[in-house]
Amino acid sequence: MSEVNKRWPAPAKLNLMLRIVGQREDGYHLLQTVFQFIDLCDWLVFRPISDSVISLRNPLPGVPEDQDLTYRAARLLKDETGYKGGVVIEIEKHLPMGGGLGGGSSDAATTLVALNDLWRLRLSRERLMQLGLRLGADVPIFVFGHSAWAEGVGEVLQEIEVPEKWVVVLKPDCHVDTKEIFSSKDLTRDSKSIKIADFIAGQHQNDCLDVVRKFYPSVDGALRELSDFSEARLTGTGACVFAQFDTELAAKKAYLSLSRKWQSYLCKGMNRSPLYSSLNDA
Ligand SMILES: C[C@](O)(CO)[C@H](O)COP(=O)(O)OP(=O)(O)OC[C@H]1O[C@@H](n2ccc(N)nc2=O)[C@H](O)[C@@H]1O
Ligand SMILES: Nc1ncnc2c1ncn2[C@@H]1O[C@H](COP(=O)(O)OP(=O)(O)OP(=O)(O)O)[C@@H](O)[C@H]1O
Repeated sequence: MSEVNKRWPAPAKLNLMLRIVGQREDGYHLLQTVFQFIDLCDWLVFRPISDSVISLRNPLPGVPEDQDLTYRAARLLKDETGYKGGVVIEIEKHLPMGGGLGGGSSDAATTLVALNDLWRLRLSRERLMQLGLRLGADVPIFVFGHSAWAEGVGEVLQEIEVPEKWVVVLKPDCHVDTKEIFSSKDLTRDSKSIKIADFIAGQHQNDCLDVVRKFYPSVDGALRELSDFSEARLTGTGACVFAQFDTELAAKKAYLSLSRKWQSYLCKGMNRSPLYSSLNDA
C-alpha cells in the first residue's frame, strides 16, 4: 500500500491490574500494572509535506490543535531531530476520551513510530519511548508495542505473555480525568508490591477503583451489571470497565445483553500491538 494513504493503528490498552505502591517527589505515582492491548483502535493517516508545518485535517472537538497529542508528538520529533519538513495528520477517532483506554497516548505513540519511519529519522524504539514519556505516562507502552508488566510511573516495562481473551468493555456516560483521581485524598497510595506470579494467581485489584466508583455512580453501575457475567474490572482511572471471557460465545452473550443500555465494545486481547504489524507493511 502506498505510504501516503496508509492507515496506521493506535490500539487501546487495558490495565489488567493496577497497584499504586508509592509517590515521587514530583507527585507522579509509582505503579505496578499489567498492560495488554485490545483490537479497538484509532486510525491515523500521515501525509508528509516539505513545509515545516504540522497540521491536523480534522482537529478533535474540544482539543486545541497544538494541544492534541499527535500534534505534540510530531512537534517533539521535529524539535529533537531538527527535521525540516512537516506533516498533515488525519485522525479517525474510535477510542472514547477519558475512558482509561489510553486513546490520546496511543495516538501520540503511533505518531512517533509512523513519522520516525516516514521521515526516515532512524531513532531507536528506546529513544522513541523516552520521548513518549515526555508526552505522558501511558505513551511508552504503546511505543514498546507488547503486553508488559510495568513499574515506575508506567515506563519500566518487562514483556510478558498474557492469555488473549475475549473482552467486553463498557463506557459509562462520563469522562474521568486521570489527574483528578490521582489527586484524591482517598486514593490508596501504599499498596505492597507483588510479583508477576501473584498477578497470574489472580491478584487483579485496581487501587483507583474505590475512588472512581465513589465519585462516578455510572461507573459503579456499569461494574455491577458487568459483574453478572464475569469478573468486572476498571481500566486505568476509568471511566471504562471491562470483563474477560474464555470463549467468544460467552463474550457475545454478555455484549448483546449489556449493549442495550451501555456504550459497549466486543474486543479481543492482543499481546502484540497491531502498530508493529503495520510498520512491517511499510
Ligand atoms: C492511569 C494510567 O492510565 C494507567 O496506565 C496511567 O498511569 C495514566 O497515564 P496518562 O493518562 O498518560 O497520565 P499523564 O497524562 O502522564 O498524567 C496525567 C496526570 O495523572 C497523574 N499521574 C499519572 C501517572 C502516574 N504514574 N502518576 C500520576 O500521578 C499526574 O497527576 C498527571 O499530571
Ligand atoms: N489525539 C487525542 N485523542 C484523545 N485525547 C486527546 C488527544 N489529544 C489530546 N487529548 C486530550 O488528552 C486527554 C486524555 O486522553 P486519553 O484518551 O489518553 O485519556 P484516557 O482515555 O483517559 O486514557 P488514560 O487515562 O488511560 O491514558 C483527553 O481527554 C483529551 O483532552
